[in-house]
Amino acid sequence: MIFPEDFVWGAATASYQIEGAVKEDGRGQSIWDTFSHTPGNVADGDTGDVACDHYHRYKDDIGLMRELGLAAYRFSIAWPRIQPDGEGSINPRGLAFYDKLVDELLAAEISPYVTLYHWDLPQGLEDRGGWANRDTAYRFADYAQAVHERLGDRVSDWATLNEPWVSAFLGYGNGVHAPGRRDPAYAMRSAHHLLLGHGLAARRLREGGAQRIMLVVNSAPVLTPAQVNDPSAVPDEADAAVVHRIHALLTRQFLDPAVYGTYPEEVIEAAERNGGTGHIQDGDLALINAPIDLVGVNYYNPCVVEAGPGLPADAAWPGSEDVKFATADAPTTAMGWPIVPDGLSRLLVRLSQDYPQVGLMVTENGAAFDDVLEHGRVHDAQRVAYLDGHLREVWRAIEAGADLRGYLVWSLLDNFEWAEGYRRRFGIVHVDYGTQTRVPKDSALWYRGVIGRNGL
Ligand SMILES: OC[C@H]1NNC[C@@H](O)[C@@H]1O
Ligand SMILES: [Ca+2]
Repeated sequence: MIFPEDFVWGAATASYQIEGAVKEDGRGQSIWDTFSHTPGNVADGDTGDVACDHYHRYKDDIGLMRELGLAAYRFSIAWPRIQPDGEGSINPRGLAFYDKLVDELLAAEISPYVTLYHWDLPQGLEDRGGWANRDTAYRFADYAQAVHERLGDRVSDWATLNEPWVSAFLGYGNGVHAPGRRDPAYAMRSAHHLLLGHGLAARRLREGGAQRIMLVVNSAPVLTPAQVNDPSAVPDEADAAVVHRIHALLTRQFLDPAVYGTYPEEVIEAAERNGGTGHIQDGDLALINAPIDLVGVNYYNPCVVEAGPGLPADAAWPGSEDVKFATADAPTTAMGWPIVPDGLSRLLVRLSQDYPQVGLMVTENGAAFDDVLEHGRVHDAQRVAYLDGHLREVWRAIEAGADLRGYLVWSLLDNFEWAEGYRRRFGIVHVDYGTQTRVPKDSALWYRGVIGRNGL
């Protein structure tokens, strides 16, 4: 399986998960500093205080990327390094770090893919309502513009948000992520304001000459248990209804406004039952519908549902009290997520049909397994099998006509896996957090071969 000539092979990370140095060079506090330092929120009491110490080790890490032959590296910028309180004057030392990072990547002939928001909201903005406060969308646009003004001469690929669904519904819905709010109405408002921030920022970036702009979403094919292993299975009416609704809440809630300037009726209905739609102002959807070039797709596993008793009302899914989240008949990763590779091709083909105006890029795909470092090696055969299986499905989606631009593995390094802390390892490179030693796992060596052959 050989991929298209210009297919982009890379890896992805995020600022709070790898940088550490949380008080260095004027960085302000983020909601994840607050959340991780609040006992009970993160496994083993882990925080991002040190993480992979990438802030100090970025040159060596880029050397690793070059050895693996990566063409692209997706990273996120910590807003609190740029504006410690989320607004106002720019912190020059914070911006200088990313300026050097970009130059180092270009020197290594690696294309920088910048994510502007990967969850580390400045605490000062959260103190003023966070994403539930409409003003935050405008603060985000100001921040995006300031970053683009500095880096836009060297960075061509810009993602506004990473996974707004997670920010809104795990941050403000069921509270398992920062800022740990449990309020479905807040979650619905936050989703809308995140989208508004996306649209406002995308316009500023385009005005500044940005070449490629994308919105990155966590997405999945929504399937009944029977459909997981039998694509021809026909759900009954009740199951079909919840499949349709969850697909609308998980994926269309974000891509329909961004690409078409419309909300699915299921989102409006969920809002009406959770705090109302007063936050949706006339003209908002037109602002959100800023022209974008790509949709970034983060895929890990299908979303398996059937009609039945749903989650408690304060869960992450307002408007889905009658939806039972089911298990799939499939092996699982260390996260307990089902391994269903063809879910990726089913998703990519569906998205290419629903949103033909934009290109697609797999901006995250990967797996956590309980790796063992022995004799200086990590024989992570399960991760190789996971990646191989999913890359075959990316190839099939391309064959089926999807406009797939590239694949970025999650993640380059083992890192801070949010509420799971450091106990879950997604890296193709092992990190010993005690010594900060990096060891490429077998999956990294395998991935280097895939890149070299441009295929499997
Ligand atoms: O859970 C694995 C990844 N999922 N997408 C967002 C990333 O920050 C996570 O580490
Ligand atoms: Ca999303």
